[in-house]
Amino acid sequence: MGGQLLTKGRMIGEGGQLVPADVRIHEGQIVEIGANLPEAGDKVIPVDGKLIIPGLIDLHIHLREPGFEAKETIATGTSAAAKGGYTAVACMPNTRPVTDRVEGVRRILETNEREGSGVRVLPIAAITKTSNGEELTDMEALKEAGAFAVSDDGVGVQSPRMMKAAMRLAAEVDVAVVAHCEEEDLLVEGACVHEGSFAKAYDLPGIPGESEAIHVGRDILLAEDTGVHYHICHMSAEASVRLLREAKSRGQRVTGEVTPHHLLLCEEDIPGLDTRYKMNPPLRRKRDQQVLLAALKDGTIDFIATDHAPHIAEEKAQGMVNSPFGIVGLETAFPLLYTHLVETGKLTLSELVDKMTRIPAECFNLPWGRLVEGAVADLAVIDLETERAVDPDNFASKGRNTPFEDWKLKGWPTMTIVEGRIVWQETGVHI
Ligand SMILES: NC(=O)N[C@@H](CC(=O)O)C(=O)O
Ligand SMILES: [Zn+2]
Ligand SMILES: [Zn+2]
Repeated sequence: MGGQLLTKGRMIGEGGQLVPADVRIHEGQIVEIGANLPEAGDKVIPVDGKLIIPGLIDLHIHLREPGFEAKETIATGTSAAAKGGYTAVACMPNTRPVTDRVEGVRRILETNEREGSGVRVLPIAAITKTSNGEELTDMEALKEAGAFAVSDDGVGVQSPRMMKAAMRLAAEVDVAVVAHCEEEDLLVEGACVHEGSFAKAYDLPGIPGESEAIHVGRDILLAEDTGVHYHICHMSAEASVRLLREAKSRGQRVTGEVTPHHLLLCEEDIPGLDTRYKMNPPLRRKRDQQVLLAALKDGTIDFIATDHAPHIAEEKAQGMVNSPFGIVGLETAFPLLYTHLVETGKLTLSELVDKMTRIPAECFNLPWGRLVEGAVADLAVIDLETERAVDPDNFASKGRNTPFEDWKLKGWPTMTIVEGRIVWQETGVHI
């Protein structure tokens, strides 16, 4: 059986420079990488100077199915992932019902098999039943059924006693605890943006940075003796970074992620009472934004995750206090970060790609994220030249809630390949 040959592409070379590359795929594996490879009976897929990278990996998204299919489904969410250059995504359990039982994990995997775009889906199961913080889930059975990690994302685990028990159990069954860090005792009714200049200017109740950092510090202490892999979701506050850095310097098994929006925006960028800028954690001070980028660059924060959180327009039209938190991210992440971090010289292309592929894979022992001979052929092809504006009407996601509408970006994916199979391809037509 013949394979496929991606021809006339470019890849990131050893020293970070772009080098010509053809990639030969056979039975779902990368079997050969080099310049001007012979066709050898393979199906030729010309990529004309575009960049070939490992498929992007997003370990924090919301697919909304079951229960909130008006916001997103496994079909639409994984199509958005494919279109964004992602080949693997991990979905959070805050669905209806919450993914707190083996049936829930199996159902996500089966639905993706049947209806998904071809992108790999890694279901994250809950830490506590219904994520209400009161009773631990059967993590062993959930892992056995295919759960990738455990998280109560959407809310923080409020009780330190419960979190400690969760970490003990997770360490025992060898599953990572992925934490949404938020101390509710520090929140006021209706808190919707960072407790800072924007909240003050618009007289809105604010969410302080300490509500995140206090959980980060607490959890690092609780995790210390358990040996659990503790991972911090959507890091947004300077103090959280400081605590993560200190834990890592002692060799603790702690990792962290940051979103594109926390890297590119801060409270000063919120143009007014526009709920497309409402997400949890909120956009914080310029200083926090700068610290997050520096921490990502120096490796303190390990990788980038979008926290893709689709909501319907009617829900987002309920005003700053009453609308739900969250913005979509899968279809804009790479172009946003390429244009605003790589083209501006803040990150190298190689750093950006690593933090969206190899590093998340390594943090969680996943077998993907590398463009080398012998690796699984999970790939994305990226157009680094064509500039195009973000148009939510063209999203494959049902969610249109993005603050990045009309941003002119380069670095758009044109093809996504999972295990040698093209799961999405740019048609060149834009309405
Ligand atoms: N991030 C968000 O603003 N919203 C997420 C919940 C979460 O990630 O905590 C959602 O499920 O909508
Ligand atoms: Zn969260
Ligand atoms: Zn989330």
